Amino acid sequence: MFSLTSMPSTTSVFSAYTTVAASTMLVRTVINDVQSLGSQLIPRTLKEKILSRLEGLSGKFSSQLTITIDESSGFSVNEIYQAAEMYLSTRITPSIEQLKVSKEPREKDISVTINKGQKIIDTFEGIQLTWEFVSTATQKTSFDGESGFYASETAERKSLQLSFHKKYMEKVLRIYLPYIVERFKSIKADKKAVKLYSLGSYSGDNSINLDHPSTFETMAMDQKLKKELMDDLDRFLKRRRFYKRVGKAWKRGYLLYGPPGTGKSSLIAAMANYLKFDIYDLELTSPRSNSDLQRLLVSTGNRSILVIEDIDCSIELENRQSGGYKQDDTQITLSGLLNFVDGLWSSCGDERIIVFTTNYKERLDPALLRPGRMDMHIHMSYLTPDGFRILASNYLNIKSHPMFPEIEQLIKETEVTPAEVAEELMKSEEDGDAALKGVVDFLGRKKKEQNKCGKSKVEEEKDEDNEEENGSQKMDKKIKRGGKKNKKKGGKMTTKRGKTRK
Ligand SMILES: Nc1ncnc2c1ncn2[C@@H]1O[C@H](COP(=O)(O)OP(=O)(O)OP(=O)(O)O)[C@@H](O)[C@H]1O
Ligand SMILES: [Mg+2]
Repeated sequence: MFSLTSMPSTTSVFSAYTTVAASTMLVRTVINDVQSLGSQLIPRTLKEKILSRLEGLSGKFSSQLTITIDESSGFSVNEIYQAAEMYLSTRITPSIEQLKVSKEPREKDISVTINKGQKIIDTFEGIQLTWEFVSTATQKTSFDGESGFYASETAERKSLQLSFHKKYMEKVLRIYLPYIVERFKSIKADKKAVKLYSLGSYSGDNSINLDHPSTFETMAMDQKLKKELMDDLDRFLKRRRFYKRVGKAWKRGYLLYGPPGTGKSSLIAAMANYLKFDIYDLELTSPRSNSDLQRLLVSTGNRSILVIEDIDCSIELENRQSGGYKQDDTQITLSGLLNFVDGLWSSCGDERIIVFTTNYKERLDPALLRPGRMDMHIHMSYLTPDGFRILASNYLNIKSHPMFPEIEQLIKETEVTPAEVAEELMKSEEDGDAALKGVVDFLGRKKKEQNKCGKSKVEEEKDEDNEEENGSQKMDKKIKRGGKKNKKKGGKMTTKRGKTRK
């Protein structure tokens, strides 16, 4: 035994190390030899005893510590193994001679791992760490009651061995391995394909990969609002402990409101792509009762966004004023839905987001607008000059153009949705000038139409603000389920002001 604290001279340390290294190698060789002995030559229990003594001996000689990370711990998978396996695939160097590749049907990328017997050297904060992939064949014996014989089968036991100098044990266990698990979580999140589930039927897995190209970058909306929303989402993700401490369900609710074609659905896709959360699109006309609805909601997973579009049209609202209102199971009510979501998510939900959309915020049940119910109300407005610049950059890759001032002036004076302008821009994708000319013509026509109807955009906005303030007085309206009558994109839409919009 020697101790480094006595600070021996460099040569004696070196020779002590070589002696230790040589003895360790010898013991390792013996261990390998014993391991390869078949059970016909040496009984299993004896073999295990010898091996454990030898392991202990090798530990005494060695300055190295080896941690074994098995693929599974009992019945469940060992997350550290999965994390290390994925982490090592990012640490592959040209010295590796054998690799394994695989791909799961739902994943986007191929995953690469090292093969049996291969080693990877990693350095972390000056510590050298050696990873080795080990696979041992184990013999499993089980009694077959029918035949009355013992049957034995060979199973593969996979593990990773991590070796490093003993003095770094604390650092490796407390910093390095947790760091790898964190990396794993973020790599996994990056690779994940966002899925869209339609909640309406129970038959099988009705999900598709959400290949919606919408991202926060491509969203033409108020930049300040966009930043606020992104910050809110980031904060939400970071606050697991806070939610736990105050005993609140870890969830967040957003209400998106605005005219058709202003990007409410696109914003939901952008949120899902940003967070890598799946979307559950709940069609409220499909479940026939509250218990039906509950069954659908129970089937939703964590890290997901539950979406209920056109909330004003798709649900029978509870009339809070009529005191004698009787709620039965066959009627889905907004408060029933909200209470159930609250209850379910407080007991088993983690990282849940709920999004409601509507074209008419003023028609919503006060229950939904009450502070604390929906955490953020997001107004998706008609196109603004800033929004137009984002669309021009998305569709034409043009950042500035002599026609921009004219277009921006027209946008200020006209009620036009991002969807309408996007459609114009798509007409001549190849020819930027022609596309912008098309936008100018379109906006000119639109402005004339709107002027004929009498109201300027400035007046409309004033009206909208007043309506929002007075909105609560109108909220005792009862809207019948399935009443999405006066709103259809592409078709004509009559607003409550009696104005006809395309
Ligand atoms: N703010 C926006 N930024 C970028 N693209 C937009 C925006 N709004 C609309 N678009 C474009 O218009 C299309 C239709 O928009 P979207 O379906 O998101 O509108 P919506 O507000 O959900 O309408 P509805 O109320 O009818 O459901 C989108 O696929 C997108 O291409
Ligand atoms: Mg929509």
